[in-house]
Amino acid sequence: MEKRRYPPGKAGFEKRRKDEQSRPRVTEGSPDQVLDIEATTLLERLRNEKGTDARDKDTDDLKSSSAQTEKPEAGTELQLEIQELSSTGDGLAYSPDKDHDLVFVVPFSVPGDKVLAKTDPQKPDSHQWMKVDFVKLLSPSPSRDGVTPQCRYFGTCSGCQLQMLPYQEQLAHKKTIIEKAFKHFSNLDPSLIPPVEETIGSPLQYGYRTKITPHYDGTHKSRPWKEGDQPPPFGFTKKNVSKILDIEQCPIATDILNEGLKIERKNVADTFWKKSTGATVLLRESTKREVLSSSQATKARTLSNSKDTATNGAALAQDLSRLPLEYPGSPTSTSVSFSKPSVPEITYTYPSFQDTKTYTSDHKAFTTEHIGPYTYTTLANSFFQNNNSILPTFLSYIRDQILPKTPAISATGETYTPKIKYLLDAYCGSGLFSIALASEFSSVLGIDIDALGIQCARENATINNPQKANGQSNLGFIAADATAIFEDVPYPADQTLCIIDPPRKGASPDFLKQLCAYGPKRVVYVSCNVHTQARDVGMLVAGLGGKEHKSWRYSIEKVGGFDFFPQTGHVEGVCFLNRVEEQ
Ligand SMILES: C[S@@+](CC[C@H](N)C(=O)[O-])C[C@H]1O[C@@H](n2cnc3c(N)ncnc32)[C@H](O)[C@@H]1O
Repeated sequence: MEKRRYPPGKAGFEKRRKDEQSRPRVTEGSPDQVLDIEATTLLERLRNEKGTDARDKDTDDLKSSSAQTEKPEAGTELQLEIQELSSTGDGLAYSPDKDHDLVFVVPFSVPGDKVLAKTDPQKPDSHQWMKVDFVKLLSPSPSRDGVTPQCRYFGTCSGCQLQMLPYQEQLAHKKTIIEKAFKHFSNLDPSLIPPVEETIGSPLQYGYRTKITPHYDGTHKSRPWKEGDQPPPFGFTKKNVSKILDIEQCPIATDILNEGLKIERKNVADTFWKKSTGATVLLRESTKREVLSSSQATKARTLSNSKDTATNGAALAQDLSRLPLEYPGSPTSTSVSFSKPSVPEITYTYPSFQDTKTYTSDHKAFTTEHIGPYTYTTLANSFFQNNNSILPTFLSYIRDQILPKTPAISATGETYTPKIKYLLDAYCGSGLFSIALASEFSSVLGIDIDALGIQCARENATINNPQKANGQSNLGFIAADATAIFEDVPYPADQTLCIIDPPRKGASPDFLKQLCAYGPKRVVYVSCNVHTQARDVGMLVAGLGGKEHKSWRYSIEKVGGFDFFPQTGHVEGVCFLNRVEEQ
């Protein structure tokens, strides 16, 4: 029998709700909440190791004991040794000798580093932790050996904090982020959480991001800008300071976005003084893919590194649907050209196809992405995954895992293989999963609150033409809040798989409650915030709802991560769940 921290049904739901209400009000799954938990856990461990009387105290006692802790004054320099890398990507250090019984949060550091850090009164802090400035590295951790961060803004920009770690260590760290998320946020007994899978890496570790949003601040009305003024910094936010860092080049962005950044920087420099307000500029990549006929492919190979390869479009064959769902590897040649002075294009030639990349800064423009055989058109400002290089591996993995491989045991104890014929794609965006997985199901229904995203999903269903034998598409899409999918589900729950891929805040309690009431046979939960994912998965495993309506519970089959965001502290979590049949 599975052990649970909360009893099933209404009593458990009420107890969990009361517990959650009694917690301090911080945004769930936010970096500061994650720091609170990880700093408290580290303090508890270190105090126990020191043999203090903290051994028998629970977390709340620790919080109140550290509330009396004196914090060092502003501008104090501290020599610290980093103990742990937090899930926020910061080093955590403890300095008990100085009477500061708290954790110092040091950016740009890794376990084993000895650093000089400095306190700053403007940095946020809490009872358990205090953010400090990194001043200099006194002695590096062996983890840093042989790694040079590729970004010239490393150490100032808030973006890519893990650049000093070898890629394999970044992946290992991301596995621990998922482990800690399930430990601290799921409220589940550890026996209910399977060992977390190894994180699957990204083929591109730099130059992968297909969307960036640099910004600049406005000026005060009393000091209006005038023509000829120095342009304000245009780039990304500095680490731990609400100021913008001027950025000329972003090494995690794709090459075409870096070409675009030069153009957008010039536009900002030419026009900023006309208004007093700041602005955020969107740069999103778009790709035109053409399959090469065999003679063109031979010609393209011999024209390696020649600009001519970009102009062979007219004679190219067009059957994209035969391309394999895999990362194509490095191009055989690359060429940069300008169709107009301010419209850059980069053409990448592969053995069997050619990609021409452009970018747009127009929110209302349509952009196109190709993932193996699939073509997705999306509004530039609507959601689409930002790392195209990992998507073929990711979609293949999901396709291989969605249908149950092992037989299930029915309520009467018989073994059988569930027949899953239907897919509900909740938070479907422009149809990434629906379209790539349509061939596995008799019928697919996607839902998203972004009406324009749904318009694109319908268009994408037509472009990719996943027709059934009778000539009817098996894909349907609804523009509405995700809970609406349960109003009148056209599929029997026993034969349905539900994919959930909500925004960072996770699924709404109402959505989870209705999901448990409907009870699809299998659930795949994908998320860019593994903390809210762990919280929501915990609820599905515990079971929601009360006596008034039936509620199914789930067990976790598998959980792991994909590195959609190399060099950063983020990871995409994927969790497979099966309905528990003992009702
Ligand atoms: C992380 S994206 C996933 C999109 C899609 N699955 C993909 O991978 O391209 C989250 C999506 O949730 C949608 N969304 C946000 N709140 C929603 C809600 N209350 N109901 C339905 N969709 C919502 C957003 O519009 C966005 O498309």
